[in-house]
Amino acid sequence: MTLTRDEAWQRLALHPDPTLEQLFAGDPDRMASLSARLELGTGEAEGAGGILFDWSKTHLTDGLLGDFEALAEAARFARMRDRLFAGEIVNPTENRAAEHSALRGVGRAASVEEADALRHRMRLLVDALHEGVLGEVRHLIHIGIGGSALGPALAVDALARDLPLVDVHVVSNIDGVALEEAFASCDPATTFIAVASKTFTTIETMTNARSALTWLEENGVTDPSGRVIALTAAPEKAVEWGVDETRVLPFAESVGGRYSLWSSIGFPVAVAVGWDDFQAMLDGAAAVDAHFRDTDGRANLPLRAAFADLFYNRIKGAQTRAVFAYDERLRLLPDYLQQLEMESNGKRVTVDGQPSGPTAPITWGGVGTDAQHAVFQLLHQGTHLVPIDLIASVTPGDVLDPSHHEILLMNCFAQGAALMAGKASDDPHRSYPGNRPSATILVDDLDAMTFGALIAFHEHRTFANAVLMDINPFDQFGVELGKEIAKRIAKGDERFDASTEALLKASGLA
Ligand SMILES: O=P(O)(O)OC[C@H]1O[C@H](O)[C@H](O)[C@@H](O)[C@@H]1O
Repeated sequence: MTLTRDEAWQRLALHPDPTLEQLFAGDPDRMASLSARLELGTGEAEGAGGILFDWSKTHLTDGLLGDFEALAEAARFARMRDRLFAGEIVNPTENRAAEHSALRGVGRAASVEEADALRHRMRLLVDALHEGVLGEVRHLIHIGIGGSALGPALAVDALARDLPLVDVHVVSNIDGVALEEAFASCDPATTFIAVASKTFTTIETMTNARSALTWLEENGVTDPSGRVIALTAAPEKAVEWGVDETRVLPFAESVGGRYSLWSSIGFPVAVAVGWDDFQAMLDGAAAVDAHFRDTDGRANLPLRAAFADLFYNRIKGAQTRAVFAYDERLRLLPDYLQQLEMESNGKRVTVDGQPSGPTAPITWGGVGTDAQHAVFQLLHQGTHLVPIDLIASVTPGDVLDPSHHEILLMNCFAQGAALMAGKASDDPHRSYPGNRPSATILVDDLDAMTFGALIAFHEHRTFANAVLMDINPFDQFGVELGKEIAKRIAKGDERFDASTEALLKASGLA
């Protein structure tokens, strides 16, 4: 008999509360049963490597997994997932599909075909730029914000460290300091500007784009708009703004901003790493799409990750989750995941508009080992429950003495072990309670393909969390009110609260 959602949650709350040490002591096979490898190489890509996920140092048990599977059934997870991949309306508040997987070749046939055609167009422009058809291009300033910046910034930082084909700068902040920093490292004579905005109306992006054109003009470029490439789901707006149609790279409206790295928003990534690696990134994501679409229950790894997330978030009341990348190349990953997870699932109502239980925890994190010397004190001895993910690559990203990478990895694993085991002491200041959960994600080798897989894993994990919590992960109305008030302030014909008025006055704005 299928349980209702409420019954499934109630059952989950009734489980006993063993410590991690007790769980390991009671089950010698725990590592084998709670970990899994995701192989990315099939067919032509055989040997492409994979990713090991280890949830054995979380409190998940066979029984909990079974009850979470019952919750997934009660939440009609399989049906929602089918609807996602079929390009049906999964974002009812905006009456839209969410077709990011079609950009990777997995999804509704017509959408995949359209994405293929747009990708071909993008490729022609990327190749033209690399071949010098557009003149000498040494620098690309990519201007965008939110989903139009975080993915490109992360991917370029992760994948284009050794001699990028073109030097890419991602600028998001309206604070002119950000743009000036990019200007300082670019030669205007050989700089192109990518204006990335799904809507092509975002004030920060449009203001930065105008200033970039002014900078080109003031520095002797005779046709600054001839240097602009637009990446957008509103191509007509880009043309209206002055971008030549041949340099507008559109993407579908059904691709959400925070899921748009795979569309033309990924243009700077392809420009920096070359087309083959960009395609490999899509292929890695497509392998995860296929896994997520075709695998049921706990064997579905993004779904299993969501089980662990929800266990801590909903059953144990954790208010945050932290991600530590033991890999300098992934230092921007926490920023990226903050938008993906909090903008998707930081909602207070269910799909039907009813009050929900706790939704997305606060995502935070940092890079290992740096974070160990800064925030791990709280993880080991603080009072908050913080489930953490540790992410590392077996193969080093550097070519220095192997001791660098060995120390990096040993520290990563030592932290997971220490958080779990703790250490007793008569001195309360020196005692570690232990029993603190961590999951480890170990990539064979961080390359374009595994990187794409890692990001797609998190996208689907976020979706799975949303389905199990019964919320719509694809809208973001919460970001609108502040924008609206900023506009009303700019208009200048309205009074606000006393505090805001005083601040405006103190800054000379009123
Ligand atoms: O790509 P754009 O239309 O310029 O939007 C940029 C960003 O701004 C919005 O405020 C949303 O919060 C983000 O989801 C979006 O990615």
